[in-house]
Amino acid sequence: MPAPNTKYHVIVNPIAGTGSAPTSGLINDHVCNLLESLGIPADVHVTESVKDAGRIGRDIVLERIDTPADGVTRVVVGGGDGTAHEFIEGVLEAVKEKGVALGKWALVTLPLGTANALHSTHFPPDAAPLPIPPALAPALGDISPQVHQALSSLFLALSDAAPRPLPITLTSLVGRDGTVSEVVPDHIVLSTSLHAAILSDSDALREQHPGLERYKLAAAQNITVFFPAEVELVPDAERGVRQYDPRTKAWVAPYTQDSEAAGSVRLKGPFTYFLSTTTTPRLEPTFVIAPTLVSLPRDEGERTMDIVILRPLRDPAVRKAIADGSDAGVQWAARAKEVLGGAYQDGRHVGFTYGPDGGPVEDAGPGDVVVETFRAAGFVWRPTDDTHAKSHIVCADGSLYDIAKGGEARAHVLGSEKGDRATAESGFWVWG
Ligand SMILES: Nc1ncnc2c1ncn2[C@@H]1O[C@H](COP(=O)(O)OP(=O)(O)OP(=O)(O)O)[C@@H](O)[C@H]1O
Repeated sequence: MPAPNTKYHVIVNPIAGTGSAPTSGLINDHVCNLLESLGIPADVHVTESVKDAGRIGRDIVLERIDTPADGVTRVVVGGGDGTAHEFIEGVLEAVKEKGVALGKWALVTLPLGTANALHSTHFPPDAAPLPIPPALAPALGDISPQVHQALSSLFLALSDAAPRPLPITLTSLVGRDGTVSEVVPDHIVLSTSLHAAILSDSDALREQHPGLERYKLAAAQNITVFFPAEVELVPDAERGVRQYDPRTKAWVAPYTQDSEAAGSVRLKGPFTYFLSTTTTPRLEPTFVIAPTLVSLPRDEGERTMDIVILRPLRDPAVRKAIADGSDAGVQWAARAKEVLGGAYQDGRHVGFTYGPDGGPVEDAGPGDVVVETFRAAGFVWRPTDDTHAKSHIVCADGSLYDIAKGGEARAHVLGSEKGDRATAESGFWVWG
């Protein structure tokens, strides 16, 4: 049990998800009640507007100059992934602004949002419920399975389980002249190409198509698009850049790169899919895009990301379509559906290899690998055609950003660069 004087900050986004937080009783009847019964003080902060979780994060940094006894700032994030994202962004901005040390932040997820990707990664809705710690049972009373699932991260925190690292990726948007216009943090997913373009187009379609069909429409608009760019994968200081080998189901030295310099791996475009993540193998409960995060766990303290890439010109059927003068985008669309369909089969796509003569893909056959899956400390995404607007879009945890013409996006896991001044004891952790 944490020491009784260990304060918790409880952030509540009242409009997240269905907007039911204020009336559901989850905060007052369960979270606050539980903390109070254990003699743990809580500061409840309710967000009042868009981005207000960032303001709360900043305020906590300022207040924290009075550091908690064990150096850990504990925060219950009551909201969805957007609330957690804004909060982390606010903390990092304040730390930079004030020139103070980041320190150690340990988060409890309280899934009041819509997708709640972070919470459901750790507590999938269909998984067996965590046993309720005996010391908490009297204060909890009878709770429904939904409340039980929602409180699971808090149960771990209050039973003194060790939180797991929550690696943050920082993306610098760099202009043609090398100046950085913005540094964007994310804790779930960072993408360009198809994933970013779908989110961008579906935002534009929201008014006409408020329902989920707008994602399908946006996918159809982008599945044939080739995104002109070049990529550099940045090596981890100890481990370099590694690539997944479907035949041995292990990380090996990169084997599909166009060139390599000082450990950096270069890939020429065009690309159709490019997505990195440090925390979640799945974007939806059944869409497992980065299964290696789970099947090949990182070492303790390792600051790397898994990157999933599709490059259409690696497909023999696409090369043939180009040689024949037929529509390569249409040819690719069929392949993309086949490959991404594998993600719905528990992440099978990372094992696909091209079949003979451009036919259907095979599982770990003798042909070339279809999906290029890497583990690296970061990457540089450099669009190579200024007139191709969609290749300039970057999506960080669902928020969209534009790379300036002639510019690039440089992403790295916080703590992997010396300039981060991170120590093994600084950064974000989460109970899950
Ligand atoms: N009081 C408020 N009024 C209006 N908007 C708010 C308020 N508080 C927070 N917000 C905004 O609510 C938005 C949604 O929050 P969040 O992303 O956590 O929920 P969600 O979209 O339902 O869940 P998820 O991201 O998990 O799908 C955020 O963009 C945030 O800026």
